[in-house]
Amino acid sequence: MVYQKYCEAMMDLSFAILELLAISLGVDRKLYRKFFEDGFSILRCNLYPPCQEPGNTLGTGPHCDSNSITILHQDQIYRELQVCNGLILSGLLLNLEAFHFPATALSNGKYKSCLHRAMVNKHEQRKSLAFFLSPREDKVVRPPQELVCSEGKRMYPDFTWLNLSRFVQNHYRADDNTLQNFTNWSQSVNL
Ligand SMILES: O=C(O)CCC(=O)C(=O)O
Ligand SMILES: [Fe+2]
Repeated sequence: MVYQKYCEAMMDLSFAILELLAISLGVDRKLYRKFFEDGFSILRCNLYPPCQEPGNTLGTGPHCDSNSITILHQDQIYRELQVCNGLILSGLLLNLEAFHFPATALSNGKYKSCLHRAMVNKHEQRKSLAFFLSPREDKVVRPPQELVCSEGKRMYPDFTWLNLSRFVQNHYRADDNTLQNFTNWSQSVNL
């Protein structure tokens, strides 16, 4: 019950963020919201135990999330998350890295996925709760025409979330080059 309520609240927050992103890009404000409405989301709890030699390891290595919006709820230990370019609001990280890959493509490259990693510390365990919003697997990711016109060209070809997530799982750890590598790979295998 608590789980369900939490997910509903995260969905509502995601949709509000999607509307703001649409407004910022000058496209129909409901456009992205509609795109994700029948999608699925994942809630993951990360646990980082204390580590005797924190300088020799990482809690989570540098990566970009491969879904669309991540809302990260952290416990009181904030300093371990290192983000290149995200927005932190008192313990909630809106990882607009987070306007991740499908979203990078949906915005025709205007919003970029950001790299982040989690460190560990010697004394305390740390927990975080990550909510990942993703589109339905077979939805075709394609930017609205007005963004293509304003950029003058398509940055990425059409793809489905299923193909992108398979690529990330099987071929390549997600980082800021993933979408370009996925594009090259999908063209080489004629997806
Ligand atoms: O625990 C954190 O601070 C980061 C977790 C994270 O990046 C992830 O779950 O993708
Ligand atoms: Fe992440």
